[in-house]
Amino acid sequence: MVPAFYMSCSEMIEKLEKILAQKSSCEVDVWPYLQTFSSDVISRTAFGSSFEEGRKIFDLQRELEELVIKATNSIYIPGLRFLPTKNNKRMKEIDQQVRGSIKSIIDKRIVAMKAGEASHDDLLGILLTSNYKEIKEHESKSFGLSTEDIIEECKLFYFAGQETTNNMIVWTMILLAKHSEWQTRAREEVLHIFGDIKPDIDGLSQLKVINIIFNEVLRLYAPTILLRRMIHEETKLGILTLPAGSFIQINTLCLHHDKDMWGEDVNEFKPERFSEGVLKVTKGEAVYLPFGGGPRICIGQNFAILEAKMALAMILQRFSFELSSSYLHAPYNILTLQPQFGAHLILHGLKTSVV
Ligand code: HEM
Repeated sequence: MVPAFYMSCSEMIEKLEKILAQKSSCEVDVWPYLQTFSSDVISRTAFGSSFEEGRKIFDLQRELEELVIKATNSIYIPGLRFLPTKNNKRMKEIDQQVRGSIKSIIDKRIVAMKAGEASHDDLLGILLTSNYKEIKEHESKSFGLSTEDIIEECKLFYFAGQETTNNMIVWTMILLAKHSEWQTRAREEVLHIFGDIKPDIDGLSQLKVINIIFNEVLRLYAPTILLRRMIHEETKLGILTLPAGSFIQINTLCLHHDKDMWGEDVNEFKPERFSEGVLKVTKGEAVYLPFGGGPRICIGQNFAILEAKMALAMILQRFSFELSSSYLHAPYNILTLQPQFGAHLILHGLKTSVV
C-alpha cells in the first residue's frame, strides 16, 4: 500500500515540479493533479501488476461519473434515462467497456492463479484467492462471489476511495493555503520527522499536527455529507417514533456545523480543537461522522488517512503555497463535496532536494 502511495505521489510531484521548471513560483490548479494521484493509488492497490489496464478502466469510470453529474444537474424528466440520448448511450457504452475490461483482467488472473503465478498482494488478487478457497472448500460455485460481484467490488473500491480522498487532500491544501501559520506548523513537523528523506509508514504515524489538521478539514468539508439508513424495526428517536421500513438521511454537514456542539467558532478553521482527541471534543456523542459509523463505517478510513499523509508530507517537503486571486471558494456537493471551480494556488518551490 505505502509503496503505491509513494510512487503515485512522486509522479504527481514530478509533474508539478516540471510546471515550476526554472521559475520560483507559478499558479496551478492542483485539483486535477490530486485526482490523478488518488486514481493512480486506487489502480495500483486494486490491480497491482495490471495497473496500466486498471488506469484505463478508472479513466472510463471518471468519464462515467462526469456524465452522471451532468444528468443529475439537468432538469428531471421522468423516463429520460431510458431514452437513447447521446449521454445515455455513452454511459451504457462505458459500462460495457468497464465490465469487459475488468472481466478480461480477472480471466487472465484466474489462469495465472491456477498455474501458481498470480500475485496476491492487490485487492483483486486477495478477492480472487479468498473466493477460490471458498468455492473449493464447499465444492460448489454457489458459495463465494460471482465474477459480476467481483466486478462490482472493483468499481465500488474506485468510487468509494478515489473522489473522497482527493476531496480531503484538496480541501486541506486550500485551508493550509489560507492559514499559512498551520501550513508552517505542518511543514515543521514533516521536516522534523523526515528531513529531506522519503516518508515511511513509521514516520507517517507520528504526524500529530497533520492529524488534527485532517480532523478539522473533515469536520468543515466532510467529503460525504449524507449517511443513509433503513430502519428495520420501530424505533424511538427523541419525540419521534419511526416505523420499520423508514428511510432516513443523516446530514453530516449539519452535525459538523452545529453551534451548540462545537461553539461560536464552529465555522472557523481551528485544528487545535482536536488537540486532545476526537472523543474529548465530541464528549463521546456521535456528532463527528466523516467516515460514518456503526457496522457500515468506512472500511477505507485508515487507507485514506495514510494516503493523504503521504501526499501532504511530500508536497510540504517540496512546495509552499498560497491561494491565488483566481481561486473562487465554492464548495458544492455532487456525489462528494468538491471545490466547484478547482483549487488555484500559487506554488513556490522549496530548496529541499528529497531522495
Ligand atoms: C477521506 C476519505 C474517505 C471518506 C471521507 C469516506 C467516507 C465514507 C462514508 C461516510 C461511508 C459510509 C459509512 C456509513 O454509512 O456509516 C463510507 C463507506 C465506505 N468506504 Fe469510505 N471514505 C473515504 C475513503 C475510502 C477509501 C480510500 C476506501 C477504499 C479504499 C473506502 C471504501 C469504502 C467502502 C467499501 C464503504 C462501504 C462500507 C460498507 O457499506 O460496509 N473509503 N466511506
